Amino acid sequence: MPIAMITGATSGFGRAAARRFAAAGWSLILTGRRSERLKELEQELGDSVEVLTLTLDVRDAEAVAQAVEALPAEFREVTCLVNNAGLALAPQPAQEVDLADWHTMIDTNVTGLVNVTHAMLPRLIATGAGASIINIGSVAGSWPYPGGHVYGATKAFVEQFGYNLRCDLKGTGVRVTDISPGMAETEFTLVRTKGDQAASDALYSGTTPLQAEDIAEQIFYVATLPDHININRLEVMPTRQSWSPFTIDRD
Ligand SMILES: NC(=O)C1=CN([C@@H]2O[C@H](COP(=O)(O)OP(=O)(O)OC[C@H]3O[C@@H](n4cnc5c(N)ncnc54)[C@H](OP(=O)(O)O)[C@@H]3O)[C@@H](O)[C@H]2O)C=CC1
Ligand SMILES: O=CCS(=O)(=O)O
Repeated sequence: MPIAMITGATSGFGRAAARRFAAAGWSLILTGRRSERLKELEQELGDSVEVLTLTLDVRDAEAVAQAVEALPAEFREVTCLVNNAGLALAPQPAQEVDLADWHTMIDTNVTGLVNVTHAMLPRLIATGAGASIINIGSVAGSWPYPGGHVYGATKAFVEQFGYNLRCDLKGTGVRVTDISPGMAETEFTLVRTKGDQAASDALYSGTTPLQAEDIAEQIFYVATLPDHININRLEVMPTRQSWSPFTIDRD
C-alpha cells in the first residue's frame, strides 16, 4: 500500500486527511506535537491500516531530520508528503502584535515546512513517479486582509517555494501542489485567538465554512491523480466567502 506522511495530524485538515487516506487503505506516518492525540488516532485507524506516529515539532530541524533518518524500512517509500502543520497568531493589526508571534508563524509555517521537505526529498525522489508533496497554503497567501500581515506572507512563501521546487524536481516524477483553502472550521481560530472559544464560534456562526473533511477530500484527490498530472495550485473557498472592494482612507 502507498504511504502518506502528514504533518499536523492531531487536528483539523491533517486529522481528516489521515482518516481519508486510511479509508483508502494507505499506510500512514502521522506527526504533531500532541502525543495523546496521535495515540488516539493510531488507536482509531491502526486496526485497518499501518500507522506510525512521530511526536515532532516541525520547527526542530535536527529532530525532523533524525526522525526521517530513523524511519523503519516498511515506512521509507513515502508516496505523499502533506505539509499541513501550521498556524496563524495575532489577528490584531501589525502595529499591535508581539514580535514573538510573528517569529512563531515564520518558524512553523516557513522554517518547519522547509525542514520537513528537506528531510523528505530524498525519500520522495526515491519513490519517483506518482510521488507528491502537497503543501497547505492559504487564500491569505494571495489576498491581503487586515490582520493577515505575517501569516499571509508565510503562505505566499509556501506557494512560491512549491513552484520553485517543481523546477528542480523536473524529471524526478515528484509532483508539488499548493492547496490553498479559505475559511475552514477547525481549531485554527482557537489557536489564532489563543483560546478564545467565543471568537472562534462567532467567526463560523451564521455561515457555511469549509469543513476539515472538504480539504481532506481535495488532498486525497490531488495525491491520487494519474502520475502525469500535476496540479500546481488549488484554491478552495466556501461558496459563502468572497472578496471585498478596496478600502479608502478619507479625511
Ligand atoms: N482553518 C483554516 O481556515 C485554514 C487553515 N489553513 C492552514 O491549514 C493548516 C492546518 O490548519 P487547521 O487544520 O485549520 O488548524 P488546526 O489548528 O486544527 O491544526 C493545525 C495542526 O498543525 C499542527 N502544528 C502546529 N504547529 C506545529 C508545530 N510546531 N509542529 C508540529 N505540528 C504543528 C498542530 O498539531 P500540534 O498542536 O499537536 O503540534 C495541528 O495538528 C495550517 O497550515 C493552516 O495555516 C489554510 C487555510 C485555511
Ligand atoms: O488560512 C486561513 C484562512 S483565512 O483566515 O486567512 O481566511
